Amino acid sequence: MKVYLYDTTLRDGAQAEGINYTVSDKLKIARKLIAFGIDYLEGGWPGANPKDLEFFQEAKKLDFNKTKLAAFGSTRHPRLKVKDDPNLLNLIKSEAPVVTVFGKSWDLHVESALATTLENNLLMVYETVAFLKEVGREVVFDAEHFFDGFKNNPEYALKVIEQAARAGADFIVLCDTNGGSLPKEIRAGVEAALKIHPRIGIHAHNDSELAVANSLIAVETGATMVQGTINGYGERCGNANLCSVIPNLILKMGVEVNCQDNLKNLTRLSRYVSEIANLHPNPYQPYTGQSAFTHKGGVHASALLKDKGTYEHIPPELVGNHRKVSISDQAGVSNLLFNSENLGLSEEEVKTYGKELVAAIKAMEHQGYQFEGAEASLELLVRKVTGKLSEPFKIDNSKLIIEIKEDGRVLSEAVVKVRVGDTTIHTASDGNGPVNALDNALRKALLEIYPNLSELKLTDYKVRVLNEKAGTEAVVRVLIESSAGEKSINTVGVSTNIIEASLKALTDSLIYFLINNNEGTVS
Ligand SMILES: CC(=O)SCCNC(=O)CCNC(=O)[C@H](O)C(C)(C)COP(=O)(O)OP(=O)(O)OC[C@H]1O[C@@H](n2cnc3c(N)ncnc32)[C@H](O)[C@@H]1OP(=O)(O)O
Ligand SMILES: CC(=O)C(=O)O
Repeated sequence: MKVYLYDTTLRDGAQAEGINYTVSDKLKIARKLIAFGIDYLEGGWPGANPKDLEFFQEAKKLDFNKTKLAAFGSTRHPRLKVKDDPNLLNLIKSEAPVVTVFGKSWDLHVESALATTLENNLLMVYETVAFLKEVGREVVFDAEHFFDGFKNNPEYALKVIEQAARAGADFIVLCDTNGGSLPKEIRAGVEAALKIHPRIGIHAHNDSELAVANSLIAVETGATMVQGTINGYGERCGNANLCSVIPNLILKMGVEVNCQDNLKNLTRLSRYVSEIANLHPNPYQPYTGQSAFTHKGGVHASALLKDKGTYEHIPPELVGNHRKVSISDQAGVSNLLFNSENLGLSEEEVKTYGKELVAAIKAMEHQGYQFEGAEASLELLVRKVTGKLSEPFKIDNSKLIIEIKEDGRVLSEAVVKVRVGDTTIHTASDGNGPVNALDNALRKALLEIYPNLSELKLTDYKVRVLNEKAGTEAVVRVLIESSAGEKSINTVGVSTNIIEASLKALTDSLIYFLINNNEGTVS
């Protein structure tokens, strides 16, 4: 069975709170979706806003390859003739080869939201679809609130889609607009609709977290179009997430879809769309999330070393994702073995030092350290425990002076005494805060001996209070990200004193950089 994928990232996705694409954003996403081989690409509602009108103008320059561009809008206004309805005229003017119109199929909506008669709504559906067919468009009829309508007044809901079918709709898409239906209700609705039209689609919202399940059961029942969005973006809780729907259809249900050869590009597509939407990618998103194939528990890592299938439902490469085994207080020696190459450990060293290392990690995480996301500090700990840490400098002494002026200005100055081999360097520096002053003074001292340290830049500084109840005596965790060229260095420090925690994270980043970039010169 073949199923067509209809993407509405640029229309329903743009209805998500927090998303506001520019025309250029929409064109960028469109290009990626076309390259991915999506069957239908809904570009927006021309006429609803100038941006969408412009998008359809600009989209004329795109090479759509096999993807069909769809323009979205509603059935005619209850009191207008189709040929006078600006909404419908804009849909035609967009020149999109596919027009998708939504029409009411829940009697409650007809009478309350549309404020018209049930009879007039049937006419609106018939006339709209027929009008668009007459001008040669492929027409998708989105039966809005179909499942709620089918529950409340099944006879009327079916009459609505009968009108669309009679008028020549190419696809009738049943919408779970409020996202409140259960899979068994979807099945019943699709079964009934298939008696009216052979080409039924599903558009499921995620308010009950069932959008993907509801889309799959619709396909199992005979639906041949699935509407959804990349990353599930959409009105309220979003739409069926195509990043889950697509691999489930291909890998779990053996359904044929046109983009199947591009499945390995799915993770990249998902991250690209979140980047353009200016939203953090959800790390826990199934299939494409950063944690979707990250294993933390020691028991899991141990089994994975023996057989990858023990804790993975699919090989991550199939969707372009990758496997990771993290190291934390949930780890055992197996987690270290898995990462031995990255940690610079031989199998022999893991056998010798594994238990000691795991115990050190667990003890430090108990104090508040977190090594997931602080890989450089972890590497230094590994070097220390295995006797392979040659520290490039030692801080003999450091002093911080914080002066609060009469006018309220706060001045910070740091003085440090650093030893590199037999040389002692004494420096002072001010800064726009105590941590910055310390950083400046330390670098000033070390730059004399390690000039390439100038490549290392501090790019992120995060503080997290670990036991909020202790107020100003609380333990804090400082995470620092520094970068040297393309590579980022992540370190951590923990203390009840924020300066001490910062200094620990800061020195870890300097030590890590120096030992990885000055082999042979480090004392
Ligand atoms: C289920 C869905 O997600 S459908 C897509 C929803 N998306 C959007 O609403 C985003 C884009 N929408 C918009 O920009 C605006 O709502 C517009 C331009 C479409 C309309 O704006 P306005 O004319 O100011 O109307 P407003 O938004 O206040 O109300 C919607 C109108 O559409 C009517 N309407 C709703 N559904 C339908 C339908 N299927 N067929 C015809 N008219 C409809 C409503 O009855 C209401 O008409 P009224 O103003 O005569 O009462
Ligand atoms: C058409 C649509 O977006 C809906 O019914 O949810």
